[in-house]
Amino acid sequence: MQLVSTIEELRSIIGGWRRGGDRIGFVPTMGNLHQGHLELVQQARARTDRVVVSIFVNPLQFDRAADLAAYPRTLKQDCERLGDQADLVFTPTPELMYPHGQQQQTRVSVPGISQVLEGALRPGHFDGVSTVVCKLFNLVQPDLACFGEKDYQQLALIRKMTADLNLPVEILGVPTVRAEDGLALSSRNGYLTESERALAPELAATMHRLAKRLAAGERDLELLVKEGAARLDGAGFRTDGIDIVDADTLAPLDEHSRAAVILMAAFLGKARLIDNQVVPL
Ligand SMILES: Nc1ncnc2c1ncn2[C@@H]1O[C@H](COP(=O)(O)OP(=O)(O)OP(=O)(O)O)[C@@H](O)[C@H]1O
Ligand SMILES: CC(C)(CO)[C@@H](O)C(=O)[O-]
Ligand code: BAL
Repeated sequence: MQLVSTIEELRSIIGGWRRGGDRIGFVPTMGNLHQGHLELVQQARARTDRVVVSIFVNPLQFDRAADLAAYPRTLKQDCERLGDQADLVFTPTPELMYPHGQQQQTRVSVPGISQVLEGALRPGHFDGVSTVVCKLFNLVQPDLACFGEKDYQQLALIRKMTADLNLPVEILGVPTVRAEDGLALSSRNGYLTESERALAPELAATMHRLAKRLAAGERDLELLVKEGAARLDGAGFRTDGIDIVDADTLAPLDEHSRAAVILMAAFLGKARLIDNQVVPL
């Protein structure tokens, strides 16, 4: 596995692979790798000849300075975890990605999706994500890129950006990898204290309850959301948002909706946890 931190070297190595006829798979990450990330890498490996992983804590997508400052940076451990599963790890600095500063950076903004739900709770977040992913796609020029379904709205955002800009990249969504007790793996789980970690699976458990009732025909969404939030808050979370929307459009459910998605976001101590579940209707 090659560790690369300049654009020249990145282009030169990937260009050589491409001239040799290799298909390139890409997994963008912010590091602090866990089994969820490794699953994305394995899915890319199974479909392409070379796998590139980027590790970049992207300042443009953080809406809270304290969150950016605290974000775990564990490059040595990440490289050990990846071992030879990745062919190349790209670790740019903010200065390399945004040489004229964040304010002067041309942005990619996906209308609609970037403003609603998680986008409304984290102003500017999704513009930061679409901008950095578009830049990374242009740098790596992958045939396939893998994203986790855990970040459901992010996956929808990337699919729309890729289609709208005619980017020649296939987007693969990968199901959420969970701990045995049901908690979705996430780098931010590391912020949980021991007692918070014991409580954390309640987020997925509450979501499953709501999913069951929705599947059984309950359509009073306001009531479901209210009960879900009360359950979480009663257990010691601070609910940041529960939404039940059309799984394809992220718009309110209507008679044409094929499936709903339940989107959950809640603080537990310092950690903001998210999860989601699709419910066929
Ligand atoms: N449990 C998981 N299962 C599958 N994919 C995941 C999982 N967690 C993260 N991913 C995916 O890995 C990619 C990189 O995500 P990121 O580096 O932000 O990790 P994270 O664990 O989601 O961290 P964060 O706490 O910042 O949300 C994204 O496509 C994300 O959806
Ligand atoms: C896709 C991504 C790597 C862009 O910075 C990030 O949002 C993430 O880790 O999900
Ligand atoms: N995994 C999504 C990136 C973020 O929360 O900033």
